[in-house]
Amino acid sequence: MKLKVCGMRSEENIKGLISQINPDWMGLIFYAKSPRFVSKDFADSIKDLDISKVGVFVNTNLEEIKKAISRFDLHTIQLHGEESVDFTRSVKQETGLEIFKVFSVKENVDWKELESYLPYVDYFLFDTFTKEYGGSGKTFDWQILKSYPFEKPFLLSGGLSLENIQDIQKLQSEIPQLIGVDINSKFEVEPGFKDIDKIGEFWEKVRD
Ligand SMILES: O=C(O)c1ccccc1NCC(=O)[C@H](O)[C@H](O)COP(=O)(O)O
Repeated sequence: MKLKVCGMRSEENIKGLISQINPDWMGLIFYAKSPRFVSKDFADSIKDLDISKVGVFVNTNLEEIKKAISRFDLHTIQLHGEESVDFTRSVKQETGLEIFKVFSVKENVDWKELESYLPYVDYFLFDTFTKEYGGSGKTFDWQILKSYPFEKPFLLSGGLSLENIQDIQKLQSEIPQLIGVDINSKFEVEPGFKDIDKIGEFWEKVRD
């Protein structure tokens, strides 16, 4: 199982995360309406930290993404809005980076809609639908994922916490394409600042 810890914006907190947990990815939010938004001034303090940084973007343009890549030395681009297949293809082709395409789940997922994204995406990420786009702390009906029809690996997100570890483990045993978990607000002391010990407690049980 892989781990992404999302929505960080304190240098010390990120350093603590690296030394105690060393997750596979750490997410930075480039969406100005989020309470976890990172400004460009933050780049210098974390640019050279040894962790794969995921830039999380919501319906932005390629120019903004490219600026963030060079400022923050991003490893992965997470498209968290209603980005089209054409835009996703451009991001993949122009940046050459790893791509997470997010689908926000309400009651159902139309799997056909995801099909044309397959060539340009490294992982899908399923999160709970919210008008704020992410960081809601709410889960969706994970049973929907049992009909996931592709080989493409994906990450589970939305409201993951110490309280639903057993459900995560069950899903993990049932769906081999579920290769990672994405955690955020349920592990926060305040928006953007994580409780590293709590993440440790979670990861101890969820990792393979
Ligand atoms: O976290 C945010 O504030 C956010 C805002 C806008 C778009 C995406 C955002 N987060 C992206 C993530 O990948 C979160 O980890 C994901 O939404 C799950 O968050 P949570 O339900 O709090 O675990």
